[in-house]
Amino acid sequence: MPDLSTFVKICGVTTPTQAAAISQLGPTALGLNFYRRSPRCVTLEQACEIRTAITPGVLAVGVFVNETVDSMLTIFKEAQLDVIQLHGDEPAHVVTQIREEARSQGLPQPGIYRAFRVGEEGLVDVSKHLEELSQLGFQYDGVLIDARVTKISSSNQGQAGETIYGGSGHQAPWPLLIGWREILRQTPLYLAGGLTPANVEEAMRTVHPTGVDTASGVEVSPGVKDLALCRQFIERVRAIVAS
Ligand SMILES: O=C(O)c1ccccc1NCC(=O)[C@H](O)[C@H](O)COP(=O)(O)O
Repeated sequence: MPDLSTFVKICGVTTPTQAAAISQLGPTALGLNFYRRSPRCVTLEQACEIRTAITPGVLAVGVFVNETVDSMLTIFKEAQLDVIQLHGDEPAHVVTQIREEARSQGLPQPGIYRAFRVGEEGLVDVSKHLEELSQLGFQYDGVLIDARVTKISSSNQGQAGETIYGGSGHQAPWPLLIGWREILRQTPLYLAGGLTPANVEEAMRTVHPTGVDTASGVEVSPGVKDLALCRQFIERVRAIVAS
């Protein structure tokens, strides 16, 4: 089992009130979503207000999907984020651009987490991506493994698959993640995808991640967090780690 400081991220907070209340429950990080198509998306103005409500010591993580480096760094700076979470199809070299651009603007270096949506192929693509990144001389501060979900929509042009980038409520293929340490080595693995207070114990005992992340599993409705579920989730994780 991971140690007592196991990382817990509650993702997709949308109001300062939620952020203040959830911060008090002792998560490691709160996620603020900037993907316009997410029901959890916040504007920069909202993010700045939410940021001030987050208890010092709790990380503020900005979640981005295929956003430009300029836009991510503007939000990082204005909303005083700690971490940029790349949750789209960003290539490895984006990390170089973020690092160089932050340096040239005199900004603190953001932490960078990278989300991968994993299906039945397991960690093969993750491994290739991390190899490319290491050739550039970098590693992520965390890798978040989410579920791969494609929404099939049909039109008169035929059937098309739309990637659901995150917040799907679907589970990643836990058994295929068991050997993650050989691939990620020193990089922490944050397990996401359909985690709830009811299934987080089984997830942790199967995958042994460095930490866990949830969005829809602790909500009343998309973007509206249920404080009781957030408390149960965080307490459950802490109890499992302590056991
Ligand atoms: O939550 C979203 O709406 C979302 C949309 C697009 C990209 C990322 C998104 N969330 C990022 C997260 O880190 C979620 O916690 C993760 O996808 C797991 O979500 P869930 O299955 O709902 O717990």
